[in-house]
Amino acid sequence: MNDISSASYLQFSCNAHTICDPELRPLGTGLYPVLSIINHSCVPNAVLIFEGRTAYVRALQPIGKNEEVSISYIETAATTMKRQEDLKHYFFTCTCPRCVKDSEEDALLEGYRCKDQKCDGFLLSNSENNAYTCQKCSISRDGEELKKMASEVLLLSDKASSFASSGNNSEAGSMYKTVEEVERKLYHPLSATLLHTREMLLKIYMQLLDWQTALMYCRLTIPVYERVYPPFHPMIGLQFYTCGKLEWLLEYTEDALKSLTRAADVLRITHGPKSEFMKELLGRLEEARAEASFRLSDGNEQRIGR
Ligand SMILES: C[S@@+](CC[C@H](N)C(=O)[O-])C[C@H]1O[C@@H](n2cnc3c(N)ncnc32)[C@H](O)[C@@H]1O
Repeated sequence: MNDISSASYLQFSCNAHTICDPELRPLGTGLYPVLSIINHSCVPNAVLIFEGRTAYVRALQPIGKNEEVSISYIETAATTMKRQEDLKHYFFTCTCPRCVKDSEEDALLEGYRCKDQKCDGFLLSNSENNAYTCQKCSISRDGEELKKMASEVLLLSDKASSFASSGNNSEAGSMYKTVEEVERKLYHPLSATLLHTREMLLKIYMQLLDWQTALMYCRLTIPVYERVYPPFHPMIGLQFYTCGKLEWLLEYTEDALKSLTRAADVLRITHGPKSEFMKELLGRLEEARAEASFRLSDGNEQRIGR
């Protein structure tokens, strides 16, 4: 590539946007000159949503008259270090409130869990890294033992990932379950690593049409989403929507009604009340409402999922 074409490529990649479907699955890349003026924040007050090729910037919260509108260029369910790494592609260092805050959130997202399974404290290492101490109850974990468990996780994850990429979902599912079991003993319940394993398990068990297992992993992801995304972020709405659809398939009508209502509350803001996607969701919500009130009036026993 010559200097002019490499400069044009860099300008394009810094200003282009990934066009996604309403469920945020990437479809392609587009250049939208007006939208290219919007800067990034890891705590954005707006989101970019597409309907076909048309892009909409939608506010996630009230935005004051002179307040800057920001969107996120990257996946924000990640530690500060990972987000800064992803933003290198855009040639700037983010100084948003989340990036300049203390390390507690990062210690949760990437950190180890307390030895006491009932404690939700996060661990910080001592200066020699040979022990990690819980900041809530002061119990320490041995650094060597934690490193051994982390290497075991890496080894198992590699195996699981090769099963998944060769299309062997059944073996991939079993292997990722083992990964998740070890990660639960190693990482904080709000850890990003554990979250990504559970997202993978959700995807695999959906493909295997095992709705019950898929629902269990879907539910486990929600507290982490609620911690890392702003309250009206599309990822939260979409995860409640997936939960609601699974609960509906499993005939957990009351639970489905609650999840679909939560999904609609968020996605009405992020996707707009009149979008085709919202119309489909509101249709499902109506169906769940009708079914729930029929069951109630009929005195039928409710089957509520655990
Ligand atoms: C799509 S453009 C955004 C608009 C650009 N600031 C302008 O004035 O045309 C992306 C570029 O803006 C800059 N940028 C975006 N968000 C930023 C932020 N939070 N802090 C500093 N620079 C940022 C970076 O140089 C990035 O490559």
